[in-house]
Amino acid sequence: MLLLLRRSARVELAAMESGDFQRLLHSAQRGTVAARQMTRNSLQVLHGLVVFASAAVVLVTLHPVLLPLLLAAALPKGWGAARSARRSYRSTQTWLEHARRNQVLARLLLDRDSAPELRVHGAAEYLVESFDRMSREAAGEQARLSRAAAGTTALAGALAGLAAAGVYGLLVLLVMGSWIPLAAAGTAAIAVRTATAQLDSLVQQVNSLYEQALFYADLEAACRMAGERKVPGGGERVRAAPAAISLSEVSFRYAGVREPALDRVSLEITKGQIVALVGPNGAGKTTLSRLLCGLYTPERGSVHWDGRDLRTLRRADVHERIALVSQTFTQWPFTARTNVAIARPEARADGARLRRAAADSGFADVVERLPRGWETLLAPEFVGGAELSGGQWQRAALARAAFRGADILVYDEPTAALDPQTEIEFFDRIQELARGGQTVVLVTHRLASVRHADQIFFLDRGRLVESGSFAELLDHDGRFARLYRMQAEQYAAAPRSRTSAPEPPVSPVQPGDSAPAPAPESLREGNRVA
Ligand SMILES: Nc1ncnc2c1ncn2[C@@H]1O[C@H](COP(=O)(O)OP(=O)(O)OP(=O)(O)O)[C@@H](O)[C@H]1O
Repeated sequence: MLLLLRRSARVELAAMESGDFQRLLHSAQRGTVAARQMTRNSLQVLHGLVVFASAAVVLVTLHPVLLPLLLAAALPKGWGAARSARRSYRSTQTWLEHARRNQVLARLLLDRDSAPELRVHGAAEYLVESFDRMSREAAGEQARLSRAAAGTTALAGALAGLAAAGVYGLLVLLVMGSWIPLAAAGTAAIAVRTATAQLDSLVQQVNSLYEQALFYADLEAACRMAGERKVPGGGERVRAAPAAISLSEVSFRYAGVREPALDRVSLEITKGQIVALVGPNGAGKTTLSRLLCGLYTPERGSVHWDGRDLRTLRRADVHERIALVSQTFTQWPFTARTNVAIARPEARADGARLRRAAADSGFADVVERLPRGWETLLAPEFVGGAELSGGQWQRAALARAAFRGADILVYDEPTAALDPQTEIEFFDRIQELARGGQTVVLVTHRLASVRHADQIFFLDRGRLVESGSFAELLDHDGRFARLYRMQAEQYAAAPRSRTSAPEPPVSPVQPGDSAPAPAPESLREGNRVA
């Protein structure tokens, strides 16, 4: 298990995200249990074999012809057991996805995160019914397997019975033909009985052992595949922060998806810049940010750090230079301290670095209010665990990136849950970081917040469609400018009374304006409209 966990943690992200690998990992986890059971079963099989072999020796001593007959008696049961084991394994493999889905349904019903929506939307009944239907389908498959196993066992038993009758018949013939004395025949009969009685449990043990071996083979396959798809360990060393990161005609496609997530994108980012990636949902912003970090490898084109292809660089060195706040950042079920310090596990987590990271991200205020401060467990699913709000969790994620203190900071929607003041402080802070030489890559939908970016890249359907500074893009009056105006108007427009006459239209932001349009008089005078 340890090997599987270690290797899985090192596989390329694209492999980790693939359904096939996830499926194999699931099956491999059964393999880890099987590996433990195999040791116990092997001992029992060994014991059974010793008893069986002793009986066989007795029979060979009495008359050599008795041995093949005994083996003939053993064969049908062995065949039946192997057949049932194979059938059961195949069924488990076929039904694996079904079982995984059912586990997901059960988890959703028991999970605290999905609990509010389940209740308000009344979705629980739908999930329970789906779970029940799928459980019944699985039970049906179990019944089918049991019936098939019973048929195989009956057939194997009948064949074994015939073979045993043959052995006893032969014994009678041997006695009648005076090839062996009656006493020896009696001994042979006892030996045959002992051997066939042992055979039943031996067959059961071998059956389990065989099935366990098949799951164990999956464990080995998963470890092997994880080894094959692991992030390469070697490569050129990266000893300093890159002065320039460039993408040259980069295309990238997720496994099993026809449309490319990125299509021939070329751009350059220089050290100490704030770069914003903007564009509609699914445009490829997150994908692009991950390619910059070496988390994905381009299908075509290349990513260069200071002119060196990222593929040729030592990946651990590349990642060493990066701090990442993902859109779906992890809420680690650990203490507040570990939640921050996990970004750099080798660093001391009790000094100025921790306090600075917390202060820079607004997480210090959160920690102050926690019942046990930094030692509070942030996992309400455990006894004594505390829960944070969405924005407080986001501050924790920002504190992690600050604690890591890397040269390149990648923030994917970092302020979506922050209150306005914390958001403003965050954007002030990233300007400071850029002035200090850190490169900031910001993925965001808040177009007003990218006004201080040195470069803005506007993506749509995987293509880079516009780029420039904030002022340049407004001057250009293209997609970015239109979307920016739309957002700005949301702030500028006064809420309309349902009864009063319609408000006059709000004057749009002129190209080159760097602030949202001013609020109309009605708002500025505090007239909030009844
Ligand atoms: N792991 C994945 N496997 C398959 N397809 C993916 C995966 N991640 C993203 N995609 C697809 O790639 C495209 C680009 O996704 P990406 O997350 O880069 O967009 P985005 O611009 O960051 O979107 P958003 O603004 O909604 O966060 C989308 O069509 C998405 O469905």
